[in-house]
Amino acid sequence: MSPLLNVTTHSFTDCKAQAAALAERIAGHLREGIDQRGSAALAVSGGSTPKDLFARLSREALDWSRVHITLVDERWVPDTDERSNARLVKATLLQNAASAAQFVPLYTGAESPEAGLAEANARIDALPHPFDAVVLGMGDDGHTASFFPGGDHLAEALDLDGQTRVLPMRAPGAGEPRITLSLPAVLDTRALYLLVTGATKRDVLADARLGLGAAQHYPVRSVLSQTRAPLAVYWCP
Ligand SMILES: O=C(O)[C@H](O)[C@@H](O)[C@H](O)[C@H](O)COP(=O)(O)O
Repeated sequence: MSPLLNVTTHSFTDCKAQAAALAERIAGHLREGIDQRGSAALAVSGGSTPKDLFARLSREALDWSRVHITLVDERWVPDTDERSNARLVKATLLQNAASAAQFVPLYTGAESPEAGLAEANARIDALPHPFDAVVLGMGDDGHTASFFPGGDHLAEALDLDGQTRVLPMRAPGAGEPRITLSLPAVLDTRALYLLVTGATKRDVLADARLGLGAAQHYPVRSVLSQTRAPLAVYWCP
């Protein structure tokens, strides 16, 4: 299959409608996971984009007590920190019906992501695999998950044959040290979504797909060009 045929794009004129549509899709995947194996697993990105999605998803009717929710990546800060993705998930997704879900954080409280790595890997290894759904975001620099341009473990994280599901990441544009699922871990899912908003990200994504100039090095290209998991892009202005 040609890599870009592996990507479908769903464009919305209204971001609330985008959030509602994707929440419905994800809820469907979680119900299927519960039906098929008794439990479901969802990995989500942090950042600011998924707030509306999380609010909608938290109200979906399903047996949330059978759902494990983890993060695609995390900033190495405690969940009391405003930069914490766990904090965002707790405040916006683990609410309403979804408050019964089991949250599996990547941050362990260790000194550094390197020191917490073994425990974070064990937590992710213990989840049901494949994930029922993974929701990625994207930065204006073409990063997704914590696959940052210039990241110290970028090549290892993007290695499709890599065996480690979780890796530390430090990069000039990342702010604090990070921990991230690897590309093979992200792609080990029954459904893969990339949630993007705004004209700038639309243009970054278009450049990444074409791979022209600097965009050739955008890490998000690794998700656009793979054939392991079909990718659905959800965009709104
Ligand atoms: O912790 C993080 O930073 C993320 O998980 C990251 O990959 C995010 O999805 C993008 O940076 C987009 O962030 P925004 O939604 O804030 O633009």
